[in-house]
Amino acid sequence: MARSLGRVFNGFQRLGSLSPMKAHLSQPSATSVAVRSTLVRSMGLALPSPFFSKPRDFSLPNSSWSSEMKRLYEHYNSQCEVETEAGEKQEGPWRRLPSYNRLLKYATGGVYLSKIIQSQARLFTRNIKETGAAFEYVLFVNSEEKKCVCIFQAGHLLEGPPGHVHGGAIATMIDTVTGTHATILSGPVMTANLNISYRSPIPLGSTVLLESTLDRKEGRKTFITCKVTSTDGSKVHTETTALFVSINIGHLLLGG
Ligand SMILES: CCCCCCCCCCCCCCCC(=O)SCCNC(=O)CCNC(=O)[C@H](O)C(C)(C)COP(=O)(O)OP(=O)(O)OC[C@H]1O[C@@H](n2cnc3c(N)ncnc32)[C@H](O)[C@@H]1OP(=O)(O)O
Repeated sequence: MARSLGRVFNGFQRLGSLSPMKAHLSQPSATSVAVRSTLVRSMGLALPSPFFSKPRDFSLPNSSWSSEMKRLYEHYNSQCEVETEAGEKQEGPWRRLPSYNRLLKYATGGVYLSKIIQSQARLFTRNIKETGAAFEYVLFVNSEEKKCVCIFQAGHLLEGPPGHVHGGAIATMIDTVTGTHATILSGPVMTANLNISYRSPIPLGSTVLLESTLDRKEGRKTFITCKVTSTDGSKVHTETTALFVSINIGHLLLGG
């Protein structure tokens, strides 16, 4: 159990720093297969091993994505790796975050822990098999600017007011994006407060942008703001302030 907890904690920590991850991987003495798989999966790379089935990365384009969703994906994805004047490839300002439906099993490598806690648990936003029906989204993070953007396409199962997206589904996405961003900035956190102003409805099927920005950190508290807009930025759908409180991961295991 203690080892599993360690893996989870490592997974959270490594989200925040890609370069140390790579250094870690290149050291031959660098620990067990399980830890290596944690690192590799956190980085979104394939692990050539017969012992792991390859999990689906939900953040990759699929046939349900609109042309606007694909265009924005390409826009940010093309800035994940840039070419220097000498023609060498290097990390760009943005990084795509892979996304799996079993957080403990795939993102942290905590295979055993995920069985102990809830073998049937699935990430809320990634548990509908039909592509395009509900939450289609991809997140990119910019560590330098302490920003995170999410391109979100809302499917027909997310209806609230006729023809428009349910406010709870919008809140879910805001919590997901700001919560992921806060985790990258501060390690394990829980949402303490979400304050959402709904300014204009989001049509079902449309693609919108969520932009999450670090406001400030105070001790265990991470304050984040988030705006949901149309993809050209001309229409504001929601404005949010969010507070995340850092927790010891044992807080979750002991039932809060
Ligand atoms: C490799 C891994 C990848 C992971 C990458 C992520 C990918 C995965 C994607 C999924 C992402 C989904 C993200 C969802 C995130 C949730 O949805 S979390 C679920 C919803 N939230 C909850 O259930 C939280 C329930 N509440 C609690 O458990 C506890 O109240 C809390 C929030 C942990 C705080 O409790 P506590 O640790 O005892 O802290 P406490 O001493 O009370 O307060 C600490 C400070 O915060 C302040 N505070 C606490 N609560 C509040 C409040 N509500 N309002 C204002 N101030 C507050 C206190 O006043 C205090 O301030 P200071 O005195 O220090 O100035």
